[in-house]
Amino acid sequence: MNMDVPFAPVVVTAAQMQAIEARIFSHGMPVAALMEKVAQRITQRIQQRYPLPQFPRAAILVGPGHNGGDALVVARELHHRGYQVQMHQPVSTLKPLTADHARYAQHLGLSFCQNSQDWLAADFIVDGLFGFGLTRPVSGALADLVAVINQSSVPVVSIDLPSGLHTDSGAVLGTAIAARHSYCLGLWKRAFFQTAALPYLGQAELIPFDIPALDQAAILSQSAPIQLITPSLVRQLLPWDRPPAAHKYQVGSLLLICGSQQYPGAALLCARSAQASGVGMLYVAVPQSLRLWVVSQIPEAVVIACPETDTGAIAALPSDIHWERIDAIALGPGLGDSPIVPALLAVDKPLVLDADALNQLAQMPVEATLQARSSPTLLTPHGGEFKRLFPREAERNGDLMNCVRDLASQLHVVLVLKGAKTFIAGPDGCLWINPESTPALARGGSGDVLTGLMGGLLAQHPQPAASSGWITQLAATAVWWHAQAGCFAAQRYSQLSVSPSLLVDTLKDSLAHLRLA
Ligand SMILES: NC(=O)C1=CN([C@@H]2O[C@H](COP(=O)(O)OP(=O)(O)OC[C@H]3O[C@@H](n4cnc5c(N)ncnc54)[C@H](OP(=O)(O)O)[C@@H]3O)[C@@H](O)[C@H]2O)[C@@H](O)CC1
Ligand SMILES: Nc1ncnc2c1ncn2[C@@H]1O[C@H](COP(=O)(O)OP(=O)(O)O)[C@@H](O)[C@H]1O
Ligand SMILES: [K+]
Repeated sequence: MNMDVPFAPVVVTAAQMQAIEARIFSHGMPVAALMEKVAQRITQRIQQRYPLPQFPRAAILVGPGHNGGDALVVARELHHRGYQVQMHQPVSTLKPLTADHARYAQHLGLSFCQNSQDWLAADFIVDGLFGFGLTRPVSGALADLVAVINQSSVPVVSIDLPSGLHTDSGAVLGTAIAARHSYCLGLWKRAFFQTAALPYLGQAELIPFDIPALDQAAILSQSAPIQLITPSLVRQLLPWDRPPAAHKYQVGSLLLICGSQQYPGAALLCARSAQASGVGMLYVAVPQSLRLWVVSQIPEAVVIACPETDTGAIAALPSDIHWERIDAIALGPGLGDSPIVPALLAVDKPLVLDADALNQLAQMPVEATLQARSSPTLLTPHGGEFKRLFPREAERNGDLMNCVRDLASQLHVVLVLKGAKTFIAGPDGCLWINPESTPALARGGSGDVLTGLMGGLLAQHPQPAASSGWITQLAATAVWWHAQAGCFAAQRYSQLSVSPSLLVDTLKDSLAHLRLA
């Protein structure tokens, strides 16, 4: 298998973007030429989205900086293409290049509208108020203007990002424009993958402007990259083709330890999804009272009946488990208050920890326990579990991307922080982001499906711990596959229909789609 990471889009901070831009300018690219180039591309995109015959009236919001400069070039170009353009410039002092464009717009006879209500009588708005130069909260008359725009039903196209969002944290600085479309310029900024920003971004799109690879590398190679998971990465990592003479013990044996009388369904969802991952042998350890039921629901699995506690959780694992046959373990979904977690953490096998296993780990000395492990460890907390595991870090560090990255390298684990945008960080400091998902997955049990899938993929690739970067990518592959199945099911039926059971059934469809694409 080729272990090279295929090209993946990077995600940058405002400082990195500014440093790349500064490098390009220092090598002779004129600032005005870059603005012109970018704005031409934005104009083209706007024309496609808002064709002249149906959307003849454009309202352009012009800010004081180069975001406003971009907007003025877009205004000029839309004017030349026949749109009726009205501009509104709420801040009087402009940066020199922006002021030049404003002067030329006036020379062309484009009108600046003082009254924002008149200006709002348009078919669409272009938001060029602030881009990555926003340094402090939007307040006063500007905040009122943003409120009026948001209350109107006129669709907004935001240049670079919706004005009012912090480019890195995605936090709303005072107030922010809720866009219909956001055209991110050059490279993806972090805000596009931050939960706080999601309600404002609308449909997000990247408008590239041919950044030289050398300049990008010169700035970004100074730290481990943040990258987006792509179909080509996933395609490369999935175990599509089995050796012709493969037998079941050579293509991954997964031991799933899950379920309790209180949460039997979690065990089943997890097991069915592990099965869908293609794993050769699936062992499912459950409390003995669940055994017959699990067997009847998933006949392919070898169900291991475990003695149980008074509360119906697994009390211990039977002594006759063939550990030598197990390639990976997934522990946690529906486990309840089973006392077996500390013993499992000491087993020298690749291990996925989720749900109750994480809650129990949170009661232990987390750092010492994880650092003592010799095999790869993958943690898949949602936001609540993450806070329980790492209360100090979650509270202290406003930037979750950095926080997840630091924790993964410090603890030498793969850390998967699940959410609307899931972050996957590895011991090498690399961070992967799943760019596409669906709120249809916000449903009890979808996480159990992810655990089974991740465990199944891990079992099919029992690689040495040395290739930790690759295990991170495998976790990213599971996250991607899971989310794609959600998108696929939501598209085929509706967001309301994506039960975790349907999600499991759709894993094969999204995979077939990926293979044929
Ligand atoms: N490399 C690229 O990607 C390219 C980038 N390009 C474009 O440049 C944009 C960045 O331009 P930019 O640096 O001029 O900053 P921008 O966002 O326009 O605003 C800064 C202005 O706002 C002001 N200001 C700040 N906060 C404020 C507040 N709360 N309330 C009021 N004022 C506030 C601040 O004033 P000051 O803080 O100095 O008082 C300053 O005047 C970028 O997003 C993209 O659109 C393209 O043209 C080419 C390729
Ligand atoms: N708004 C959302 N958009 C996209 N994915 C989501 C959203 N909400 C939840 N998810 C995904 O759904 C799954 C939920 O997992 P989890 O909270 O552990 O559920 P459970 O414990 O009930 O199985 C995660 O993979 C998460 O990334
Ligand atoms: K903007």
